Amino acid sequence: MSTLELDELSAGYRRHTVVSEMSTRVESGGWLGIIGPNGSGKSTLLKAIVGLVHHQGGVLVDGRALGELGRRERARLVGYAPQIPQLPVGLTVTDYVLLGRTPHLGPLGREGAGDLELVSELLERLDLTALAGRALTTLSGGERQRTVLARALAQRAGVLLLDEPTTGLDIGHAQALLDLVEELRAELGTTVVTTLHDLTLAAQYTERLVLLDHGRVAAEGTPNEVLTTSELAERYAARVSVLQAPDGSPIVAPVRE
Ligand SMILES: Nc1ncnc2c1ncn2[C@@H]1O[C@H](COP(=O)(O)OP(=O)(O)OP(=O)(O)O)[C@@H](O)[C@H]1O
Repeated sequence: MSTLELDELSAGYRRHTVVSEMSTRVESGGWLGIIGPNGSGKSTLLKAIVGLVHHQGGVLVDGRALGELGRRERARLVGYAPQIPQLPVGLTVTDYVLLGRTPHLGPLGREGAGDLELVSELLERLDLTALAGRALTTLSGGERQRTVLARALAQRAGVLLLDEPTTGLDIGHAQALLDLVEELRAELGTTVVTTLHDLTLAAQYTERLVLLDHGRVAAEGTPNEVLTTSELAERYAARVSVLQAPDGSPIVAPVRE
């Protein structure tokens, strides 16, 4: 159970500021979706939260500034699955997902039965059991994506940052993955932040959306408040109709001219 607070967070590369003075708060067990057009700063924002890019302003988990904590402690608090991960050569799927347990291991660094059990359960849930012994280099794009997410989930951090977790996944695997994240949220109170390009999925799973445009918050609120035809036309230069699903959540449908 952890709250995440961003206090006037700015981030960028060399002298190029990409995210400007963003402030928001995600309550314990909340799910915030970050949306916005290509290049609007979504990935940079997540990287700034985990300290991978130069940034200014505050990132607080349960009121503690992440920048003041050691690497191991930070990894226990915040899990991160990047959009384009660097995968180590020579590891199997199981070995790689077990790396997610590293921040929790004792001084000898040996995994226990509980760690192996958790990894095996995650592989099962993400439809990876048949690939458990396969080398990472032999996986398809979607299999690789699910493996990277399994590692982030194995970390069992209070805050989970997922950068485009459904990219490259078919609709069934995308739903299974988001359902699993939703279960972690319900069972463990995990606080989730995801960037997502699929706005309909974003509306179905997240509680609140932040729409970034050129690194600034252009809109923030519930999916119904943010996903309006006019906002999407303005920010994405897109022709869309916003329909309504039976549960009341918005469905963003592209419209051909
Ligand atoms: N390592 C880098 N060095 C310099 N500029 C970068 C770097 N990484 C990203 N950028 C720039 O920062 C801006 C924001 O990129 P970012 O990846 O955060 O956008 P995004 O919203 O996640 O985009 P997408 O939807 O295309 O994934 C872009 O203009 C991009 O070119």
